[in-house]
Amino acid sequence: MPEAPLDLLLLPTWLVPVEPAGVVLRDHGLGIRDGRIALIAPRAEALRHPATQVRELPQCLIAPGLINAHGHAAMTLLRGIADDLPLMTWLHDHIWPAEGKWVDEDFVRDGTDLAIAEQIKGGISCFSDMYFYPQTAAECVHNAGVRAQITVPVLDFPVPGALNAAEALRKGLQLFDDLKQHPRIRIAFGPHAPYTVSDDKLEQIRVLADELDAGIHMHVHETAQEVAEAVSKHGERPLARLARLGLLGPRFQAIHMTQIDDEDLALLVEHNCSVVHCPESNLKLASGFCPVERLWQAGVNVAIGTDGAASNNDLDLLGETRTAALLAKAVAGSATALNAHSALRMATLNGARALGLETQTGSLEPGKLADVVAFDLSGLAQQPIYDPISQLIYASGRDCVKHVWVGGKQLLDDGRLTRMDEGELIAKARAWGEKIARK
Ligand SMILES: CSC[C@H]1O[C@@H](n2cnc3c(O)ncnc32)[C@H](O)[C@@H]1O
Ligand SMILES: [Zn+2]
Repeated sequence: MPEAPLDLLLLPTWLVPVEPAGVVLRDHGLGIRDGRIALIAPRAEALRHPATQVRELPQCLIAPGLINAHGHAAMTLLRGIADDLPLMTWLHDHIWPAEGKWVDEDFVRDGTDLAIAEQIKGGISCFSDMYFYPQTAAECVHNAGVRAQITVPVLDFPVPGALNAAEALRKGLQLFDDLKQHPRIRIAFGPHAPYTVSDDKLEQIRVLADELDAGIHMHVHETAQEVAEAVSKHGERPLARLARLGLLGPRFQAIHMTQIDDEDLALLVEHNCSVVHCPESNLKLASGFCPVERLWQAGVNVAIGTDGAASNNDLDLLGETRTAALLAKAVAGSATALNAHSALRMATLNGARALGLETQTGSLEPGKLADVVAFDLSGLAQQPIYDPISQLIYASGRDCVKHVWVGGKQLLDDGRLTRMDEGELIAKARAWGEKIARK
C-alpha cells in the first residue's frame, strides 16, 4: 500500500536529534504525520516523500522542544514582587502572605496562561507545574495545546483551593481519573518539601503514586539550612528520610538538591531518581549550588527548571541552560564540565526522562511525538557558525525562537502565538499587577 503523505516536511539547515548524543545533521528533513515524527532523512531523500506542506527553514536549527522540568506557572503574576531575599524570608514574609491574599482560580488561570505563552515563545514545548488549583492549570494546558506534567500540591497546612492535605489529595485523585487518557497532560504528586509535609502524608503519597505509576515532584535540599534544621530536629537528612519512607525511585523528581553528601549521592544513584537543577532561582535566593557535574558523572539524570517567575524572574529555559552550563564549570572547577551538547540534552531528553515521558518526547526520533522548536541562527550575534549547538547555548537568546510545534500542531509561527492573544494576556497581567500593587 502506498505510504500516506506527510502532513508537514521541515527542511532546516541543521537538525539536532539529541539522541544519538552529539549529532548535528546538516541539510536533512524531518517529516511529521499524525502528530509524530515519521521521517528523518537527507534533504533530497526527504523531498521524495509526498507532503501536504513543506516548510523551508534556512539558517534554522531544529531541536526537540525544550522541557522546563520545574516551575510554578501562575507565579508569573508575582514576578518582581519580592526580590533580593533569602528563601525563607521570601517565602514566609512575602510569597505565602501574597498567595493567601490573591490566589484563586482566576489568578491561576490568568497566571498560567501568561506562563504558557512566555514558555512557548521561549521554545518550551513541555513544562512541569506545581501550584494551587491544578485542575485550572490543566484546563489552561488543554486549551493552549502545550504539553505538561501538572502536580497535585500537598502541604500540612491549608492552602488556596484545599483546606488540608486530605482535600488536596481527594481533588488530585479526581484529576488523575479525569485526565488519565489526556494526550498531553500527565498528573503527578507534588508534596511541597520535606519541611512542609509530614511522614503520614508522604506515606499516603507513596502508596498512591505506586498504584497510579505516577511521578513524585518535590523541593528537596534546596538550602543548607533546610538540611541542618532537619538533622537537628529529626537526626536525619531529608533525602535519607524520604528513602526510609520509600518515596525514592525512578519516578521521584528531586528539585534543587544544592546539598549532596556521599550518602545522598548513593541514594540518588541506587534509586535511579532524577534531579531538577534550577540554577537561576538558586543563585537569586542564594540557596546554594547543585553539583551537576558530580551527578552527571555518577549517572544521575539531571534535568533543568526555571522555578517560578517570582524567584528567577523569567521562564527562559534557553537562558537557564546557558546559566547551568556556565555554573557547572565554576562549581566543578573545570571548564570541561557540562559542554553545550550535554546542556541541551539536560534541557530536552533528561527533562522528558524526569517527567516519565522519554519514550514519547525529548528527542527527534522517528515514532516520537513531533515536539519541535526551530531556532533562527541567521542573526549577527550568531556569526560565524562553527558548531551550531555552541552558538545556540552560548551565544543565543530566546529571541531566536522562531517556530514551535507540539504533537505536530504549530503553537508559534514566526515568533507569533497561533492560539493565544498576546495583547489580552498582557492586559490581564497588568490588571492583576495594578490590583496587587494597590493593596
Ligand atoms: C505547593 S504549591 C507551590 C508552593 O511552592 C512555593 N515555592 C515557589 N518557589 C519555591 C521554592 O524555590 N522553594 C520552596 N517553595 C517554593 C510557592 O510559592 C507555592 O507556595
Ligand atoms: Zn519551586
